[in-house]
Amino acid sequence: MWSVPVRLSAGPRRGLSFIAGSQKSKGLDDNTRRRRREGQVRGFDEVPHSGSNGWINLIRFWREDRFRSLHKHMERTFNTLGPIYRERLGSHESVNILLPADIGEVLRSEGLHPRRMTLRPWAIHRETRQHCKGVFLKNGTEWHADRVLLNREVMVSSSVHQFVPLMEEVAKDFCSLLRRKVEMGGHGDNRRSLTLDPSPDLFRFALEASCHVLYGERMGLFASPPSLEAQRFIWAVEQMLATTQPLLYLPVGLMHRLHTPLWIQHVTAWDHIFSDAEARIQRGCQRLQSRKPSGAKGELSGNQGHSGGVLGRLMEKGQLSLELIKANITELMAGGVDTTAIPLQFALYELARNPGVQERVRRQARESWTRAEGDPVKALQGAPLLKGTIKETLRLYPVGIMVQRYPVTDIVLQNYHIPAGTLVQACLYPLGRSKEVFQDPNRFEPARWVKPKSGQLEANGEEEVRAETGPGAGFRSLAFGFGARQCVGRRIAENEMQLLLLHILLNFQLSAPSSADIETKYSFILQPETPPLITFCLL
Ligand code: HEM
Repeated sequence: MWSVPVRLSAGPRRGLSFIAGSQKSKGLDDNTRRRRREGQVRGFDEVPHSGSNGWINLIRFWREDRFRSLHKHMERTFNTLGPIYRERLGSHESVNILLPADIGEVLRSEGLHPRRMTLRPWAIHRETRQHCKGVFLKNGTEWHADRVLLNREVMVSSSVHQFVPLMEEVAKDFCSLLRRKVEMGGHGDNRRSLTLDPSPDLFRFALEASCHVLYGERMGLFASPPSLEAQRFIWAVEQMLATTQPLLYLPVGLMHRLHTPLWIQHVTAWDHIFSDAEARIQRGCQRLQSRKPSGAKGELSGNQGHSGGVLGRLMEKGQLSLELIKANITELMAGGVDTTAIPLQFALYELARNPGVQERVRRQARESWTRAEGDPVKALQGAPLLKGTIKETLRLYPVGIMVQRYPVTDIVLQNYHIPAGTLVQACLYPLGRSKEVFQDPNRFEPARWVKPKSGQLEANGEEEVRAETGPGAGFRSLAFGFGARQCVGRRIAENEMQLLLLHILLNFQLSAPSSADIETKYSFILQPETPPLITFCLL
């Protein structure tokens, strides 16, 4: 339970406090305005504050290496101050929340063109290299125009289903590679099991699957050794993510002008990512040209279906310029690799240390696979526990630990008046582990996301789990964000991860040499401190 919210210190009236003072309460409804006048709704300055001066706070965070455990810091602060608090780090001030009802309130006030905090290091790189920005970095109507076109290719189910065979091919290759590893290096009866850290192979899987779906070409990462081009790309994405986190809180414009080593590392990584994208887009153009019937303009011959990937579809339609296609595909490629590879590590580990759960998910996956007769889309649809496993993993280990918004109207959260334009952060790590929100939050239970058919639990002799599918459930599973600005790669990520789990569970029994909790660190994304070891035993 939370203790009574205590105001430690309101801090100097700077930053957002000035917004609070200057904004008119025009976004509030009449009833709330009256309650505000009557003192029933408290002012912004009264929101419990986690510390005093933003710069001192920032220095303390650096010195105590607290950014690495920002997720735990948030959890501790909610436990101390209650379900809403303000925090000031350097020049950033945010109001942090975790309750689903409050998050719903923020969603309702996000406006037509929702905004997050701009990733300044990424934006400066684009500006200095004269690359266009994609949806990640754009705002307003510009963002909306690109986003609508991207949604048609990567969010609409019928479009995404066409890409599922491409992902499945990679998932099957991953399992064949793992099978060979077990057979060659395994131990136990007839060399049937092998204990290893699967994270490098999971990164290869995520990269290979993204490349296949986005560009319609394979990278050849399961050939050993992977090409130099692929190794350079993996290095570049990791370097870009690792340098983003510190640059977000430093005066990045100055770092850019002074050519500091951190800034140089960051731009070098992005330069590699862009040059990789350029080479792949060029090859994609050539492939598409070679498929055009001679002399024909516009429409391509035959049904291109999914073979040209998302790139092929966008080029075929011709609604985005080549520069904008490049910007968006590059963002999708860079944004999608670690974000899928890392939850897969956590998911495999949780299945490995929860054999009962693993068996239930496998049983359903197997039955569905048999019924689907080789159709991967049907196989996934018939095995909701696979999706439940992903949701459950992201509940406990949300890759992005917060979803940010600047509400466009004033709102009331926990009876505090929050002026329009305030940075509000929904903190997913503490939300996922909150006893107030989830029954038995430390238990890994994919079934909590699946509504059981009546009588099904008793028939299976299973313990009842409250399904998180009732009213308001939408604001409990938020790892992909929410509303119009939610993750545009969500459907790709969900399908990629579920397909890999499906094929792993059909082929291997998982166990773990240790069942200890995984220590996590935050470095722009939440990841394990040390990648967990998993034992794969051939079935
Ligand atoms: C488990 C995997 C993933 C998670 C948990 C995740 C999470 C998120 C979150 C929380 C956001 C911000 C959403 C918001 O503000 O409401 C986001 C945005 C985004 N994600 Fe993902 N993501 C994942 C995978 C991917 C993949 C595979 C891709 C690319 C194929 C991708 C591309 C993007 C892009 C481009 C945006 C910006 C969208 C916009 O601003 O319109 N993500 N993601």
